[in-house]
Amino acid sequence: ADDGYRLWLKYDLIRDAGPRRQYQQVAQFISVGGQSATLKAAAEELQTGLQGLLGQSVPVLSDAKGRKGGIVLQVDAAAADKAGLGPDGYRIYADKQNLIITGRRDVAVLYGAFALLRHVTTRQPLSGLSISSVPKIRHRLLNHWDNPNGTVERGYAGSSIWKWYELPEVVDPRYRDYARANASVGINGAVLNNVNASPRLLTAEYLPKVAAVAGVLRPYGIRVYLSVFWAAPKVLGGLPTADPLDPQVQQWWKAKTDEIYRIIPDFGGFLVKANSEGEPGPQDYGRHHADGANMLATALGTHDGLVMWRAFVYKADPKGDRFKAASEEFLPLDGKFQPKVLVQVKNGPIDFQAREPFHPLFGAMPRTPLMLEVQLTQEYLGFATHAVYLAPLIKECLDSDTYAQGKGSTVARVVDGSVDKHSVSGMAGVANIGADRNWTGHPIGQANWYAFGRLAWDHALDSKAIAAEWARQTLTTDPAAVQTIADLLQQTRSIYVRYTTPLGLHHIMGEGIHYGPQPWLERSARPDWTAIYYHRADSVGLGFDRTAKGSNALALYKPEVQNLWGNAQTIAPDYLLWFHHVPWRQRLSTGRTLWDELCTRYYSGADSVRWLQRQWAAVQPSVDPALHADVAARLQTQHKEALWWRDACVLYFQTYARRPLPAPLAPPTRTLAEVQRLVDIYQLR
Ligand SMILES: CO[C@H]1[C@H](O)[C@@H](O)[C@H](O)O[C@@H]1C(=O)O
Repeated sequence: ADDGYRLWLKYDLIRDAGPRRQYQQVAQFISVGGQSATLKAAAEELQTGLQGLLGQSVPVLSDAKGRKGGIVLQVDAAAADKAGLGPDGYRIYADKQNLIITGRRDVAVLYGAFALLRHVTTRQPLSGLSISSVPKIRHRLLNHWDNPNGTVERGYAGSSIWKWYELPEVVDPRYRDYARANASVGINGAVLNNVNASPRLLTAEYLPKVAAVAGVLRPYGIRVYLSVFWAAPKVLGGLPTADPLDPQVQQWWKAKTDEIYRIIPDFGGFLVKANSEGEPGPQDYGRHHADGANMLATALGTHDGLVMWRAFVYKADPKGDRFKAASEEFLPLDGKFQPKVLVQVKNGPIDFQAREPFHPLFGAMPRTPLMLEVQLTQEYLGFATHAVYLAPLIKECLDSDTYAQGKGSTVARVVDGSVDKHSVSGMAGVANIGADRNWTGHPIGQANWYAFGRLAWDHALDSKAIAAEWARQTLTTDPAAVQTIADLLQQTRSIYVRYTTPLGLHHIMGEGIHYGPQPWLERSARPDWTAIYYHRADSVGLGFDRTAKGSNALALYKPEVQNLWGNAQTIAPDYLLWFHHVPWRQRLSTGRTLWDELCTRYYSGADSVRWLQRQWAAVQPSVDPALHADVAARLQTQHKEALWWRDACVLYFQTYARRPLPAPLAPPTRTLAEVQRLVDIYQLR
């Protein structure tokens, strides 16, 4: 039975003898022109992959020596430069004898090897092949929110894969499989630890452990980064302050950075969450974010490393609008960051909700390279029990037009640097990976890891095509089943939105754990963490007015975007309650009143989980039985919880709307008190 461990790198035998023979003819050997660990990894991967797919042994040679019918791996910097491949781009083409995989550096050849395997796995023809591919984003990173004690913040797939207590002597073979999976989709960086950072990893005791992980990832072109705890100079260095302008603090970081590079010469750099959710930072000393980021950039000096400074900040102000918080702190700093600094911005202004408008910082800081941060772990999207394929969510953000430099200034083009002419660019995905046998808990979660890598490489890819590509490699070779699965995946995110937060509702989930519905939450540790702060339900209507009559957060966007979202009559219903407080009886563009539309979406969303179940049942003959049963079981939970969300939200909002459900919807059979008890159970300690 398929336990999911092999992810999309299964390389199972091609059963159809016709196509298998065609591939066999062009894969009689692999020749590799070079000795590096990366080229060796590329040759090994091809060998393993092709032997599995073709059922024949494929020798690895150091020279093709005039032989025909093989695959030749060669670094060719001059040709790569001529073809504009950049450092990571690859080219695969057939010459008269062989299939050539080439690029500027060995890691580009490795990417080409994985691309060729993908080509074969998805049964594309090789004859006359000529493809080249260049990543649009330079730094394609996973961010692990893993703690040194082995727990994972917001992780739903078991404990951390990083076994700090065993390292560096024991090096889990799993690290190599992790590296292979990442390299196969072009991910080239990993921040190993949580942004709520423990100082532990920076100690002389732990750095060799980090170095051991880096050693496994290095052949696969993956650089290791660390999240840093701002007050480390105090905690580890015994200094009285962590003020970035203090010479001793600067010296401490400089020495620490040099120490890291002595042990890990290709260390990637630092990720920082500062003055956010209780973390220390430069503001503790009256300094601003740029002072902090620049101090670290100076500490990096001539080392080839980056500072990724997060823009996820907000203050507890029940009268203010959290939507505007990052803009208020960061807009004045545009142009003040050193070249080694990237500012890392979440896709939306609040916090990884099921649907958010794009973050208003995109397009608004032309002199600062902005990284896009998306969340692959499903903190607000049903943990590991709800099937939510995230590529449509990520694409919705990437494709949004900021109008920063006129029409077509999409978030994708801001992030890849083309709008503001930045040469450095990055995308980060908060990993959904844990020590579960299948890595991601929900088998469908693997598709999110996969899709993130593919989109960071090429944000123009189509999300449904990525789903099909993933399903083809991971779940089934049957073309009809692949299509059914791709269709199903493509719908999952909008279904999830409908039964949890339709019409632009947001942040109404269970307090703290972020699981299940809790729109009635009125008091919380923080005034801007309550649900009523976000949905603003009253006897008149529902939604957060962010127009000029309200918080005016809309003014953070360019006029074209304000036009798109500023009018409650013309805004797309999907974004309505993000920006408008709408009367319950107001008729929407859908033809229904707000109340009726809200109920309709909650009901159709929950019903659609039944549709997902039927679609999944239909592919049963084509999918491994154990894996199929696993997903089917999770879909059952998902349906139960979709009804929970539906009933909770409809019953709660009804206390304000004071209207019956529109026909033909049957009212929930349980009471509000009954559903409220459910979330209380999950929150019991
Ligand atoms: C790592 O902390 C997280 C926190 O657990 C999470 O609830 C919130 O989404 O975002 C924070 C962040 O992104 O910093």
